[in-house]
Amino acid sequence: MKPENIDLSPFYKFAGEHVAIGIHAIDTKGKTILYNKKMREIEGFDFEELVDRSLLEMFRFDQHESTLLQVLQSGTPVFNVKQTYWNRKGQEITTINDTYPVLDGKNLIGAIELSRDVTTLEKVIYQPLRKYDEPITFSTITALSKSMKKVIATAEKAATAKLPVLLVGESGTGKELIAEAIHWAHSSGRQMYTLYSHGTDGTIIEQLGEDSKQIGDGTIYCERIDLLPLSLQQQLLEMAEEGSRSNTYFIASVGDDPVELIASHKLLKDLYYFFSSMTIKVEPLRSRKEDILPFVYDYFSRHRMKVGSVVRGLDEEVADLLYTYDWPGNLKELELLLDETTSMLTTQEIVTADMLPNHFKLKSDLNGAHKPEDFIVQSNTDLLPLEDYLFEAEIYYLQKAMDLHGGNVTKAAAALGMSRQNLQYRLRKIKKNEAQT
Ligand SMILES: Nc1ncnc2c1ncn2[C@@H]1O[C@H](COP(=O)(O)OP(=O)(O)OP(=O)(O)O)[C@@H](O)[C@H]1O
Repeated sequence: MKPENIDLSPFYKFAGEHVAIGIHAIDTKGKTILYNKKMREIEGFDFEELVDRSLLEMFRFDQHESTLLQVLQSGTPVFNVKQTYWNRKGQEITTINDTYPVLDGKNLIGAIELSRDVTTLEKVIYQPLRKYDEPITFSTITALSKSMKKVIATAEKAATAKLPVLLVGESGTGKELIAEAIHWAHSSGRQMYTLYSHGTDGTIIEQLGEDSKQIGDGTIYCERIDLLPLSLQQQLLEMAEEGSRSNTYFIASVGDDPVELIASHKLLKDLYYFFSSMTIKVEPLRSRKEDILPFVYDYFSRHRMKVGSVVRGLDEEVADLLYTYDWPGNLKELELLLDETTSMLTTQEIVTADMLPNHFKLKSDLNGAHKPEDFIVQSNTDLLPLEDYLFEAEIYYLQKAMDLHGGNVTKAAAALGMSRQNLQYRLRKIKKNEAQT
């Protein structure tokens, strides 16, 4: 049979499902007609969840916000749009997207988005640009609270005994930093390799297994093993058992209570047993607020040394604000806030409230969050135009939903019965509005 007589559609279908690029296509009404396996992995949605609803329905907002819809309207492709967001499973994802209009002859029949998942790459690239220039030791870690002192004491014991460690804690609580300190304490000079679970496939684990003879008594830190599919967890377990025979030291982390993770089939029991000779729970920052201000002062001292700035403190209002805020993103969120704030400083020594970024003022209580009584219509007050009233109510309600779900957009969106993209859009609109007022 000549090649032109072969029906190629099964081949395209197969390629679409197996290619390492996320594909999302919509028809002219905005309905999803293609949502391949990689895209499902990236965004955490199922095809069925999208197929019945048009994007116009899902994103009931300014259509420019969705590049697919934007391209559908303009008929012009958009290239290299980089996005970082938390997907439906609560994983931080970075993608680079190209979006094209699709034509049948001269007729526009839809639009297609191709997403490259660069999450792991980003982490690997930024790894050498760490905030700490010197090796991480236990003294690098801010630990003024009782719970963090206990964490450090247990971690020191684990390093001495060279027992595998399982670090348990929310994202941004400092698990990787603790893993590095443990590694440094027992094998100074040797390499620590980090296995990032997101986007990891069997070949990376296989490669690590093959390299483990070279790694020798170095360390492999397996970050967020609960995000690995169970089949890869099994492969990791075999690799770890083999590696520990060559004296390789293993540390792992999980984002939630391991017993619950096992019960919900997200963590392999045997893998847990391998790592759990020492289980160290790192509390969220909101439960150890004594660490907030010392971390800020450590950060300022590093900032002065690194970039020669003169920043040395916070005024009372800012100190109170940082102390009362809940820090759903933990020290990572605090560190990002400090990065953003200090990047705007010139000769200022003390950080005052007006120097804080608007988005932080909005989510903390600085602008006076609305209370339920603000929404009661009283005869002695002027009525707001309906649109303003609804917008105020939306701000209040969305912020409460975000607070209730510890700042997790995916969970808050699910509770509000809207898509993650819709909620993210609305939160951005609130921030934009805040910046303009
Ligand atoms: N106790 C601490 N002292 C000093 N710096 C900290 C501390 N905890 C966290 N950090 C800083 O906060 C950032 C986030 O920490 P880290 O990456 O170790 O968190 P994590 O718990 O591993 O997060 P994830 O689960 O998302 O990987 C890092 O840049 C780290 O430098």
